[in-house]
Amino acid sequence: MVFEGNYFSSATFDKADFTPDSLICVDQSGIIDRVVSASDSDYQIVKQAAMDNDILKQIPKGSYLLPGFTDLHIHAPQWPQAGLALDKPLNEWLNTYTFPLEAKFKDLQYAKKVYQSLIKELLANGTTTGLFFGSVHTDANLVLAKVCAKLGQRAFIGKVAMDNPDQTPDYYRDESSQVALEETETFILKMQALQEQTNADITSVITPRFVPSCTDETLQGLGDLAKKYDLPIQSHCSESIWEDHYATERFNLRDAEVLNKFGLLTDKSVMAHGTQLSDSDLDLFEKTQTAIAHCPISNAYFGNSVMRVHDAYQKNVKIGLGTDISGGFSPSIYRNMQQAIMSSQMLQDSSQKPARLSASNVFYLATIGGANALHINSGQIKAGFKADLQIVQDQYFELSSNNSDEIFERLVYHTNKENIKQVYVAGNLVHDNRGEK
Ligand SMILES: O=c1[nH]c(=O)c2nc[nH]c2[nH]1
Repeated sequence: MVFEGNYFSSATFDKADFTPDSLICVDQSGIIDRVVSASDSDYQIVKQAAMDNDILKQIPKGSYLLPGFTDLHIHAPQWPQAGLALDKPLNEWLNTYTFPLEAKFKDLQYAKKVYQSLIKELLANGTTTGLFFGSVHTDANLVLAKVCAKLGQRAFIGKVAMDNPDQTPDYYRDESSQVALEETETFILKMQALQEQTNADITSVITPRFVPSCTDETLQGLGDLAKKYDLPIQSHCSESIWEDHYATERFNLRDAEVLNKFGLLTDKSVMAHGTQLSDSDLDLFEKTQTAIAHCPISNAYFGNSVMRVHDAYQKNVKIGLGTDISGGFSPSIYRNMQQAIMSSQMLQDSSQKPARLSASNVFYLATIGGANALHINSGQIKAGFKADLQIVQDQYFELSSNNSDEIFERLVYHTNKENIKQVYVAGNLVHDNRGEK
């Protein structure tokens, strides 16, 4: 396939490049094998060949090609309660609403219905890769993996491990540390088999829910499994003051230090939130190459402060964006880009250091930041990268300036589901709403 049109892609944290009138050539394996610009001598030849082979896709005037987004933190079973009970503190929200909902995923029919709805919604919002928390149920998590395989989303999925009887309800926990670890290993092996069967881009992820939910044995065993199978790890770290105090009381260590002690901070780890991370925690993240999933909407409810994106970035800590469904109500990374900018302005007002984020900064987080955290060659429109792409319409094109910087800011601030016309994962069309008004 060859796309013809204008595109935006991050060049650096501070700058998104606009490239007009290009041919983006995608090979059979879904990789961008060449970007031909209008000034290249063979532009017309490449275009003509694509037309002759009926593989030219022309992007309409006023629409742009962007890289697909990575959602670095999303609780798949919480989709049915997105936007509910967000006026409660984290602990109450978990115990009163979230654990009872997640417990329902024992029912595989229910799981299938919810997961189909969620993955369609994420694709429709331009999210081409998701890093998912599942539930404790191995089989329901496999349902999620099958749905992602079928609908074509790249997925990193974790069987949630939670076995600490002091912090989890008896109706929703792994029965013991042994069960948590055995089920995690079973999930890893079944995911490997499914991956081989379907050839889908699905990976299992070691997933201790967070330090309070897990016993020491489980935290240690999960660290060992991550090492044994060389897998990504995800959890929550320093999301709230309550979580930080819990770690200090139980271990006399900071939350990040606890995770590190059990081998859970590695170059394949993605820790959600981090609003309470200290400078020394950020140094530890840098040293271990652990990434942060910044979830600005969720943090406004449960985070007790704004995550210091600039400080983390200055310290070379990898960062991307997460919706945190359903700590965050919106499945849209666009919505989270907007909130990241707004929240950063509030941090600026209470901080001596630069804290403001620009549209270019948050676009970098949504694309390159997320892809780097997961070690995937996605998030850029460039030869050698996966063709994870979205075609997005600038709804104010006819009304407003056509300066590329302004178009870019409009896209970041105004794109909604209706303006996302097509989405591709590794060159495969996974969402098409051109027929819709
Ligand atoms: O935002 C959050 N959502 C959750 O499901 C969760 N579990 C532990 N800590 C959490 N934070």
